Amino acid sequence: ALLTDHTRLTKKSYDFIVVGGGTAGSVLANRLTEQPEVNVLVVEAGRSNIDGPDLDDIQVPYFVADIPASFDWNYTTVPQRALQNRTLAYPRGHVLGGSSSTNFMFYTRGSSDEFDRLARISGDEGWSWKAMLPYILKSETLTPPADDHNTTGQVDPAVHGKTGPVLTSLPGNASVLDSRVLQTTSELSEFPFNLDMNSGNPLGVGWLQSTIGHGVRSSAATAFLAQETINRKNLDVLIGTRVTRLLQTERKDGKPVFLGVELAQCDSGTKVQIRAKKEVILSAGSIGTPHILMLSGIGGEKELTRLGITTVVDAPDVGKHMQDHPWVPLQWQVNTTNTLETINRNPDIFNAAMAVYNATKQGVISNNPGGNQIGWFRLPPNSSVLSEFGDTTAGPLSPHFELTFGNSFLSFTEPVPATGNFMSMCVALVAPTSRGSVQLATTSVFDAPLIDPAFMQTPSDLATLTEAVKAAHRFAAASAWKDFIVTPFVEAVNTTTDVDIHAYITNLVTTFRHPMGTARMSTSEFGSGVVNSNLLVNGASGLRIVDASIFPHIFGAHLQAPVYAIAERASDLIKKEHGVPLLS
Ligand SMILES: Cc1cc2nc3c(=O)[nH]c(=O)nc-3n(C[C@H](O)[C@H](O)[C@H](O)COP(=O)(O)OP(=O)(O)OC[C@H]3O[C@@H](n4cnc5c(N)ncnc54)[C@H](O)[C@@H]3O)c2cc1C
Repeated sequence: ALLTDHTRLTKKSYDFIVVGGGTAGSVLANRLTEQPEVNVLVVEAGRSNIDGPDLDDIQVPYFVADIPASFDWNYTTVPQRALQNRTLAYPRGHVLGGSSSTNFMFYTRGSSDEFDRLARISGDEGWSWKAMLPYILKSETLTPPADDHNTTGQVDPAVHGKTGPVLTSLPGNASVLDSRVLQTTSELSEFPFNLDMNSGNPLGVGWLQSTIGHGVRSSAATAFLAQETINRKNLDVLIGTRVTRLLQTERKDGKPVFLGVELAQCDSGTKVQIRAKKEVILSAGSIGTPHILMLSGIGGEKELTRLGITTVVDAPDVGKHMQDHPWVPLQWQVNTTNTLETINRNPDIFNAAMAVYNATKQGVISNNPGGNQIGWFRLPPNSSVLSEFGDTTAGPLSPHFELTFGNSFLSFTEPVPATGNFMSMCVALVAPTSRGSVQLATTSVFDAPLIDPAFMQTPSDLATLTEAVKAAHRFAAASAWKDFIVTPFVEAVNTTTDVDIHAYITNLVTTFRHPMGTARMSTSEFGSGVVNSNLLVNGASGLRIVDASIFPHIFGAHLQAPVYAIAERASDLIKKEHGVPLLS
């Protein structure tokens, strides 16, 4: 059942309590309750994804860039030292489905190298690409694009799922950029075409796959917590409620056992305690998970003592080593009116597009406004950045940077100009070495923690993103764009020398919203982390973490697909450990 009040909970204790009904938490809720004898409580801080007058804002693909504050945690980072002390908005989904309900819907799995590195450094072959592919496929179904066009040559159906709950699709609305992007891939050998970036080899330019099905966003909530799942008698989903801390229920074999949670709906609200019989599973995301751990006495002793919290498990890696993808926008004014600005500035055109969408779930409103193609690239083998700093990626199939191609003025740091039509590239650093943190500001879960992605703090990050900006300029200099680009947008004009580019980066870098690593796995590379390779918290019993916080290295990918994959495998690990039969 979907509940808004703890007094309606159907049980006093549950086999499993899942903290956070987000991307990973929704998968666990669904998979664990496939067996009727297993009961599960999900506690989600945010709102429902199916109630409210404003649901279009998270369901309609075109609205993705403008998610209202009521669906978000509305975090802000601490001043970013390498970015002239700018603070950055730091969105996270505050709704069932978590960030998968509010993200840009890019569906990218990362490279086989990245999964294989995880297997190698964790000593668990189960995380390898080969072992994870069945889980990746299990979560996904590739669906036809909204306009039902023939997708031959745009995707490899053989590497996609056919029965999974998350729906993916190719762009369903042609863009004025499409032919030019493709022409550039044949014109410039450094930007080759890749039929399917989700095959394990993402390198090159390909058609964007989005978590859109039948013209509507497909989130962890629509996919894994649909009505028939919520209606299961063995599943309670309590929304609008935060887990304030984990409860130590006993000590066993010298370890604290955390088979309970404390809940509240507001800081001054009644605190309620609920017990788990088998496990508490933290899926509160890369910010929420370390926040809750530290408030429960699981963290670095020094930091906990600073706030007067008694250390129960000394785990210095909690909240540390956070990575995220920084990016800068580049825009060019173009000589067509056939860009999204025309729709956005003219209510008649916008309303006509909405009417088409409402009647058919087709047209521009059904499409990801982020663009129709994206690309992943390595620095050239003879790059001086590589010889100076070494390779920061997982291997030869893993990218250093990403370019996305959009037919509008894309930026989170600059206002959209009132006139003119634009194309944009988002230039992202996808194998960064800077590492930040999540730290406690107070002892209440209702106060935001201090979030520091520490963007651009290493020389190699600055050098690599600089090379990526130069690559974007080379892409735009291909003859395919000659009659199309009028001039670079004024801000981007002065990006010719390295010094110019450094200043541009410092002024404009922001987040791709991919924090991870704040409760990372123990590995041969980094030593003892927060969880072991089965995702159980080291030094504790009854407690597991399943979300983006467990990754020791950031993927060269937008993170939702890797999170779906680890949550699918974790569901099986949990079932096996507790003798719950796996569905064939
Ligand atoms: C705006 C935005 C755009 C993005 N774009 C893309 C994209 O295009 N493609 C892509 O692949 N990835 C994208 N990402 C990243 C991707 O969505 C996330 O990496 C992924 O969804 C994280 O999954 P998770 O399970 O770790 O956390 P989440 O999905 O964030 O889930 C955590 C859940 O825990 C809940 N929670 C937190 N604290 C508590 C508490 N104390 N008590 C109860 N509940 C709590 C939260 O409300 C949330 O529902 C984007 C993210 C954002 C925010």
